[in-house]
Amino acid sequence: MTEPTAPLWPAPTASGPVDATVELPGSKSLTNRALVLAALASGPSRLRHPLVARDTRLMIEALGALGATIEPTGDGVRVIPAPVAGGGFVDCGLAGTVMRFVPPVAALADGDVRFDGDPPARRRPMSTVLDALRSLGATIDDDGRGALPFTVRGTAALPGGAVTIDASASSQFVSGLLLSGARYDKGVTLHHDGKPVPSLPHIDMTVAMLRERGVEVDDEAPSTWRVEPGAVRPLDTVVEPDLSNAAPFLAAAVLTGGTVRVPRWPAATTQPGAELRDLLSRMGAAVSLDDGVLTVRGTGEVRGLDADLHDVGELTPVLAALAAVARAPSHLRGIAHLRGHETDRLAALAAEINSLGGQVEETPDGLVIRPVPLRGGVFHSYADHRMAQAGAVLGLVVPGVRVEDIATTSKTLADFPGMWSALLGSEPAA
Ligand SMILES: O=C(O)C1=C[C@@H](OP(=O)(O)O)[C@@H](O)[C@H](O)C1
Ligand SMILES: C=C(OP(=O)(O)O)C(=O)O
Repeated sequence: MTEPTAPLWPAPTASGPVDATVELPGSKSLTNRALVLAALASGPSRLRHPLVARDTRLMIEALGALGATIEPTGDGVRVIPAPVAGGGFVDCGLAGTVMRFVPPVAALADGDVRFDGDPPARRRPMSTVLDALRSLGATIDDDGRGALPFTVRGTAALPGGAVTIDASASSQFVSGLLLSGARYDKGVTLHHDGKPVPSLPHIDMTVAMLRERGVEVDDEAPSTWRVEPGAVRPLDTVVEPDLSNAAPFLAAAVLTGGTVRVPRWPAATTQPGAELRDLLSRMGAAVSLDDGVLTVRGTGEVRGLDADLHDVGELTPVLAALAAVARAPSHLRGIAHLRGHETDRLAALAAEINSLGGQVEETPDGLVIRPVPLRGGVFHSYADHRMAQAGAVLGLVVPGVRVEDIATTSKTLADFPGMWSALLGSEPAA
């Protein structure tokens, strides 16, 4: 990419150690699963402290197009389910959770449901979901590429049953089919055959949320998940803060030798962001969790990191930014599947850090990052919220970084620039 296509945001440089408490909104992954399950449930549900950002708005609109009523309450939303309705259109934006979780719901609709998304969404892997739904009894029309756009031709019920898929490109293929599986006539038995499935904590999250709602799930056998047919119980639930979105703020503490506190950090969770505690301490931070508040203190030293991020791939962009300004080289491994995320994140990180003078090398399944002095310049976002966050992190210590399209962070945070300014104790950049 050569020319920026969106406004440039001058990333603020830290004038000293940050010292801040950052209240994070709800988790994208928990919110969108809770919305889907509420729309499929046998009665009204409530979500308290859900994420309100582009991905969750798209999910609310999608489920609304399929007949559910989702109304605001004081602290979140109330979801009133209805028989899944055909005739609608689902805009997936660039949300993996919408494009992989909603088609299995639409397979239950009493008519056609059309799906499309942002131009880059048409490049994200989808054929596994479409083929699996077909072998479970659905009819889906696409243009032969096995990607967005497509139309699910619902007939008000789906036989379901057993299906084998290759979910090595995304755990969301598994999660999507499991979330709707209890509503299929025979439930669903999903077997994975292929290279290891990434982001397993996200599948554990799906299984745990199904069980919380009374759905019987058997995940004892390796690479196999069985969801029994039955009702999904409604639930009144509080959404945990988004721990993956804590990454840039905690990284700021590490980089500036400052302190960042995140309240409501869960003691136990299926969110992969929980791994930040271990990963950041391996990079030199002092990390503690007391009375539900996570505190990360930078010690002035940023160590290199040799880590397999297969389970926690969405943390990669921010960790790569930290690694680029660490004291020693890093090797981030096990993340080939990031090439199918919002953009090819391995290529994008290498290109953008290198355009600031860095030395990042792509490997087939990761990145080798050698820290060298960086200079200012344009950091492209590729419509990827976490690329934009990575640019902001680098800008803390590299003067003159300008992040293209910082607004793309609204995918999972309503006001990242405002939160970043508050972190640094400054006014938002124009
Ligand atoms: O199910 C989910 O909520 C997610 C699963 C992961 O996807 P992949 O398995 O495609 O990495 C993760 O990266 C994404 O941000 C959210
Ligand atoms: C991969 C990500 O998103 P999505 O849910 O769109 O797959 C992400 O948020 O890092």
